[in-house]
Amino acid sequence: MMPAAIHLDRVSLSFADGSRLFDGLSLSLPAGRCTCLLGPSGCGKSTLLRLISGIADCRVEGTIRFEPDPGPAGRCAWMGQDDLLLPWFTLLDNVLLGARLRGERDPARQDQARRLLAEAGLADCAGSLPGALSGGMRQRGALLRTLMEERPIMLMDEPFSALDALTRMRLQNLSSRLTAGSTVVLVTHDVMEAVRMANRIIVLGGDPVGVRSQLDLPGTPPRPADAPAVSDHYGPLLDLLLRESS
Ligand SMILES: Nc1ncnc2c1ncn2[C@@H]1O[C@H](COP(=O)(O)OP(=O)(O)OP(=O)(O)O)[C@@H](O)[C@H]1O
Repeated sequence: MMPAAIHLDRVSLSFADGSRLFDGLSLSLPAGRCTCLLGPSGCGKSTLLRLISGIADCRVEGTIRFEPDPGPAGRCAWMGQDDLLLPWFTLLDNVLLGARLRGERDPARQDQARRLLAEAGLADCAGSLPGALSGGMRQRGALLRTLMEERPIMLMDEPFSALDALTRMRLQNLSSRLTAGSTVVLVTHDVMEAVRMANRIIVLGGDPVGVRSQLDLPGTPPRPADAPAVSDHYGPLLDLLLRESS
């Protein structure tokens, strides 16, 4: 399936309690590329992901357009901030959840899941229940479950936040490789993650929330930490975020 660009055009959003978050927000997320959303806590990054996925519990004006339109539900894979692993399934079965729900019995999927678990350093935990795993292990499991879906649009809300620095870098590389060619929207608080992973970075902020900065980075993610695009943009983005959060 062709990846789609996502365009928000003058989107305004109010919650059921009457509070308003966006007021005429416009932005574009390029097809088949990774866009990272940065911005202070509470500026609406997760809500924006929910809007794109179509599950937001709010009143929306303006338009959200997919180009080309990838068709009905099922086009997005979603990874939220909670891992939502099913406690009665092993980690392997959780990673295979989408395939199980669709009734797929292809042994190749099981091999693929085991391979990903090994790449994520979780080979020894394949048979463990989520309750016996650390937060970081569960988050890696949830990430693999999302990556297994191979959808044209991947929405990921702080997918590496519970990981130590080295595991984080390894999983960023794995994720970048497996989502290449999909339209990825990645919410993060980690500027280094954004400059390594993104083709486009959008910084949200202000009241009402708007686009404070938009940046298209050269080269193919994941970039090494010493790539020129990383060193050129890390400091200025950090400064901008510090100003936005004060
Ligand atoms: N259902 C809701 N009803 C009322 N207000 C809501 C609702 N959902 C979110 N909000 C408010 O909308 C704002 C944006 O929330 P959101 O979770 O999208 O922010 P965020 O940028 O993702 O934050 P963080 O970086 O801390 O995860 C917050 O002020 C939040 O309290």
